[in-house]
Amino acid sequence: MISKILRIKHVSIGEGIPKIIIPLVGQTRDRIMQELASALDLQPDAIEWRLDAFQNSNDFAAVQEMMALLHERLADKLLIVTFRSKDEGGEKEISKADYVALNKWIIHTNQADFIDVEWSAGEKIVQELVASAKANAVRVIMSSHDFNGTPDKSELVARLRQMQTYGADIPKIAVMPRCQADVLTLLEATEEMNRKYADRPMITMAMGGLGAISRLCGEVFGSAMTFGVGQTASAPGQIPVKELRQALAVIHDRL
Ligand SMILES: O=C1C[C@@](O)(C(=O)O)C[C@@H](O)[C@@H]1O
Repeated sequence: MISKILRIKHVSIGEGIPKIIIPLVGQTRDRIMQELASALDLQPDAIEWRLDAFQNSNDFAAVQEMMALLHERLADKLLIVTFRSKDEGGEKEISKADYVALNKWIIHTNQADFIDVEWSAGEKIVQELVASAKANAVRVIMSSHDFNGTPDKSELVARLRQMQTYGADIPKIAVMPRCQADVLTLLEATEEMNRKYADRPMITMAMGGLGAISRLCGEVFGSAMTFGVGQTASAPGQIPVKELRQALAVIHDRL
């Protein structure tokens, strides 16, 4: 049985206060390093490098150089590397073949703690990347984004369960709520998944202003990590890290 707590370096994901991830969305090396410096001042648990925002994301040598720089500066913080495709809210289009090649390159640098693999890439690609990551001791956050709405609770739970079946270390779902009830749907799916099926940590959120509450209450319903803003948000509804940390503590202290 896989534990619901995932321990990597000194971080216990799935235990206590949800862990804070700060995304880096700069286009250039200098901008990314500047974002990193101010992000580290905020003492997150993890950094997400949004590789799709990097202007040289198709140049493997440049990507490798960035990985080495990030790795060196991060010390004990976890590094998540994400190429978010255009369809799921990212900056760039990418072919399936390039998506696989780029993620395998990241895996082989041996400097990422996690890669993000999009569930929508389909079973074959997802399983290929999971196998490659596992063989190299890299973990997989498997993600799914609905920028246009919120699927039913049963669909959300089914997706999270399928991600577990596909070997995700951390299943993740982000939806766009159109009304308050959609936020409740996301939270209900999280609660049901956590209570009935989850055998590992997961991450869920409703995006946008309506969904911001879902970025705060993960410890109550079962979302183990939350994305907060360092210098620039990577998705709508993210909360600046200082406020986020305070709100997480308010909830934690009462549980
Ligand atoms: O998948 C996610 C979640 C996210 O979309 C959010 O809504 O916080 C932000 C992205 O950077 C990250 O890759």
